[in-house]
Amino acid sequence: MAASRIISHPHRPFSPPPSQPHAHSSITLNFTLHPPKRCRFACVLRASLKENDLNDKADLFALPRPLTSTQLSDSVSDGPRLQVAYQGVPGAYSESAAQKAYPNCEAVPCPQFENAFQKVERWLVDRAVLPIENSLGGSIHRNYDLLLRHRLHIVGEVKYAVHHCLMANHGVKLEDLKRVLSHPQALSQCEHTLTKWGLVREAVDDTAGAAQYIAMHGVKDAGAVASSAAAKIYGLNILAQDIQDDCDNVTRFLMLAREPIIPGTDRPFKTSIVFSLEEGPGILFKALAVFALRQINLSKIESRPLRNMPLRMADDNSNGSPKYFDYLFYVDFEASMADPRAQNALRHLNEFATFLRVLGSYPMDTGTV
Ligand SMILES: O=C(O)C(=O)C[C@]1(C(=O)O)C=C[C@@H](O)C=C1
Repeated sequence: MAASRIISHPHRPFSPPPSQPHAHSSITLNFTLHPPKRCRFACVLRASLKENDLNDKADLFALPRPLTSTQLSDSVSDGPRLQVAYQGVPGAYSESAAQKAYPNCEAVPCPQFENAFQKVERWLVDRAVLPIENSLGGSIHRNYDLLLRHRLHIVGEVKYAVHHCLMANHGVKLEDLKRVLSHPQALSQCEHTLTKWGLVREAVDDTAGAAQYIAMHGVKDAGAVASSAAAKIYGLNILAQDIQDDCDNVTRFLMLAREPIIPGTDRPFKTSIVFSLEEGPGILFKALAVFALRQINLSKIESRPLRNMPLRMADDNSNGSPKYFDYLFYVDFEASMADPRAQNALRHLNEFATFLRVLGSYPMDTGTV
């Protein structure tokens, strides 16, 4: 087997999984970065490590402990309220998702996704809740990239039904509108309706931020696409409700923490990983087969450019021009890291993956949306 490159926690050495499942099995929730065989991956990994050097040092003095499943939806009963960072301003869907994930939490607004990651890393808040994909608009790529760049662990997921409203200042009618402001995802989820109305789209950082802007500046020729909660908070008039292109408009959010949770087998778990592969015919097929062979269902696959080294040289390329695009593959599979099938699948994948990291093993959101 190749040197271990399964990554999840920066400080403790990777320990091979026990052959028997074990309540507190922490297989890939630890990792060591052994010198990778291929230099270019070492460079990529080192670059990403540098960004987190400061956090590494801070962590050395206070190694976090894994969370238990019962701590997951912790509204800490006696202690202080859990603080949960989200991107946007009050009234954003992410705020509602944070409240759904952690019912008694104090939701903490952040201007950008990156700030939410940083707030958790710097111990300013306990968790972050961030959108990762939407049933109409697809993946939120920025958060895939940030999951890799930062060292947080996915500790849960929550699905949230998104109902968009078109809103404007009081006295403004639909016919008066020329423009509509919102988050790009929200605009894309209402594509058909906005086209029908002939409104020019303007992208802003979050839906509720659009509503806030319209209200604060008394804008008369533009509306906002946001939640009914945002209309209420910023005193706007709802001109149309449920304007998304499909009534089933669901966004999946991830809950992130400094500590991983102890994976269980008492309920359905999901595991999220990211890996890269060598170039070659059928190599992705081979990678996905490690799950198929063990009857493990995949629920999501996403590829993203390998940012520090986006182009790969062909082996036989003598003139030095790059030939291939290089990718990272993000896969969610339906098994817990405490399940030997998952451990074996990752051990198998690790034999030929050029990089592999476990982003988290967490209970699936099987509830109603
Ligand atoms: O702008 C918001 O209200 C958000 O919470 C962000 C966001 C997203 O990034 O996808 C979340 C849910 C909706 O899909 C639209 C926007």
